Amino acid sequence: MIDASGPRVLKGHGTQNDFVVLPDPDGTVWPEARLDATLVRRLCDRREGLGADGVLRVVPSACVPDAADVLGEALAECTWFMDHRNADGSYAEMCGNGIRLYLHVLLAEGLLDAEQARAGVLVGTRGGPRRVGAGAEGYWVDMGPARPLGRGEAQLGGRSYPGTGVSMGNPHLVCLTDAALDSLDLTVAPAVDPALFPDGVNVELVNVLSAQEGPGGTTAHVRLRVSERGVGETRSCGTGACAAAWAALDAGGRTSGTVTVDVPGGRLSVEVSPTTTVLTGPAVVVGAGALTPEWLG
Ligand SMILES: N[C@@H](CCC[C@H](N)C(=O)O)C(=O)O
Repeated sequence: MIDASGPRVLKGHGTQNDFVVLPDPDGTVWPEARLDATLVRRLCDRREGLGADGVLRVVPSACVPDAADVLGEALAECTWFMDHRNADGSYAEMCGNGIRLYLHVLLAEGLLDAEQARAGVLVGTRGGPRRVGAGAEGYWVDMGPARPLGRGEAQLGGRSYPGTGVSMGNPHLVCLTDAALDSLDLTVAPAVDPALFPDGVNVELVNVLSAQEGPGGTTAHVRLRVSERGVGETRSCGTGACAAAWAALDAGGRTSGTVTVDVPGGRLSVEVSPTTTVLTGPAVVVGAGALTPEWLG
């Protein structure tokens, strides 16, 4: 028999942005000293490890030493903290696909009941508290308002793509373009001005397919590909979808609307207003098991 007596581990995704999920219900299983950048990279490695775009540690906020710094007074309301790591081991402030999967895991593991999930709960993140809930259309997360960061450009394949910097808690450069997205080579990350993005940036290349006024307000439809900070190209990025939705509306002089965002891994929906951005989409747990002492070494 395989010795699978190591820590419990889950694998899941949101529109194919995939994560290794590490339950740590009392903060003793994966202290930072154990879950160092090397182990995160090994877990995310698609050959040596389980393979993923990132790691989500499911831990009570009370067990995260610096949670009070990022959550302030909301700490008391944030029972749970989404401790997100990119595949290269770096920390990210926010993850829109990850936090929907996080809520799904809390529900599936019995750490939250269905009524609480329907009403929405505050989850702690390094970008601050975020309200997340379960609805008829999937899981939703209120990201707060998009914050413009100024103009920038991405260099890719010998071409320059002008874009708008947008913070969704984490930094994005959204480049609206008519270029055929399928023809872009994102095996190498687009180059950006490091002075504008000293902590790195996620770059979205976006086609605006339509934008129109209707009886219910503005609706738009965009398609994107993304190169994520700390990962490379991924099949989806939730915060990137929010940033792209905001930028697509802003380019038409609009501040509100409902935007359908097609990503390589599926479809997301984003409600934008001047005061908030709500992302809705699916989350799936693929499997659950345990790490082996053999692999953990
Ligand atoms: N895929 C995520 C974003 C993950 C963090 C990002 N790579 C960063 O470093 O900011 C999402 O769904 O938002």
